[in-house]
Amino acid sequence: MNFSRLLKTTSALTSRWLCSGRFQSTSAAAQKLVDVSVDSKTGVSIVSLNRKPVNSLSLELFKEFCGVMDDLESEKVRGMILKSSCDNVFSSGLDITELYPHPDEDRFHAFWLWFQETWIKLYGSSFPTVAFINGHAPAGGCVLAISCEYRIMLPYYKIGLNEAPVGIVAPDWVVNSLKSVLASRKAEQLLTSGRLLDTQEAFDIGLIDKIVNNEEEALARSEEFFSTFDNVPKLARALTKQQVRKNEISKLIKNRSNDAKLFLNHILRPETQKIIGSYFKSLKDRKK
Ligand SMILES: CCCC/C=C\CC(=O)SCCNC(=O)CCNC(=O)[C@H](O)C(C)(C)COP(=O)(O)OP(=O)(O)OC[C@H]1O[C@@H](n2cnc3c(N)ncnc32)[C@H](O)[C@@H]1OP(=O)(O)O
Repeated sequence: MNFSRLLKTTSALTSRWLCSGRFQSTSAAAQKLVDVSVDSKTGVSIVSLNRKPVNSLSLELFKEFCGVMDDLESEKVRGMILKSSCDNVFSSGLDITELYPHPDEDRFHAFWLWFQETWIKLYGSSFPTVAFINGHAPAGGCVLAISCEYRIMLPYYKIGLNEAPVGIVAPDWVVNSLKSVLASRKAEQLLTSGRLLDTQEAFDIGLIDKIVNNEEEALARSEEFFSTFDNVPKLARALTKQQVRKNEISKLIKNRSNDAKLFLNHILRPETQKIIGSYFKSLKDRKK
């Protein structure tokens, strides 16, 4: 089966599986967690994460995001810019309350599958993607950014994969996403130390592509990136991108349930719960 068909088939199967669970109802009245608008000048879609106060990534946010990605795929958009509607934070990563204390196993399984689905759709999208990192992007926030093709960041924020200090082990598809941006040695140093980099450091090692001072500049730099594809047939571009990314995606697609089980086993270990618990407490105590 070719890769595009594998992606479509798996998405359909997974959606059926995911929709059969208990965690599918989103109230129509509930506020949107993901906003979409179109830049009238360029025709590019702007997708804004909107889960106040810090865009922590919940099951519901992942589900809504995946729906948006499906719409953008079927509309065959020119490109997408992913940004945040929250002040000073692009995304604070996985919602820690999905991991601690002792998550309900069914909900956690669904949560993790939707996280995988989000990554598959973003990393494997047919259209060009830019992350406009308009705030801090630790952990899962950084995962979203490195799943995009191009990263533009405002100054003085932090980005990185700080899972290890939080007691969390990054799965191989996250490690490999980082290794698709950085050389293996740099990726290993960042992951094992869990150090968060400021914007300038991230630029210096190639984790981000451009530093901008405001949104207007970000839109202009994004447009420069998108216009590099203006003379490339859309289908050829899409299949070429997916060709580059297919090994990682196919590997996860074949191993989704096991990946979820492994992560859950790790999260439920008493020592992991203890580390996440004291980290979460320190986050809360910071403001006291
Ligand atoms: C490796 C791949 C597999 C796993 C992938 C990812 C794992 C993860 O993503 S684990 C999550 C790791 N995230 C973090 O370590 C970031 C934690 N947050 C922060 O450092 C700061 O909140 C941040 C710098 C993002 C923003 O700082 P502030 O603007 O000062 O906001 P506050 O810290 O006051 O936060 C407001 C409010 O939100 C709560 N919060 C923050 N982050 C999370 C989170 N990830 N999950 C749940 N809740 C979070 C924070 O505690 C505050 O709550 P209150 O005190 O009750 O207001």
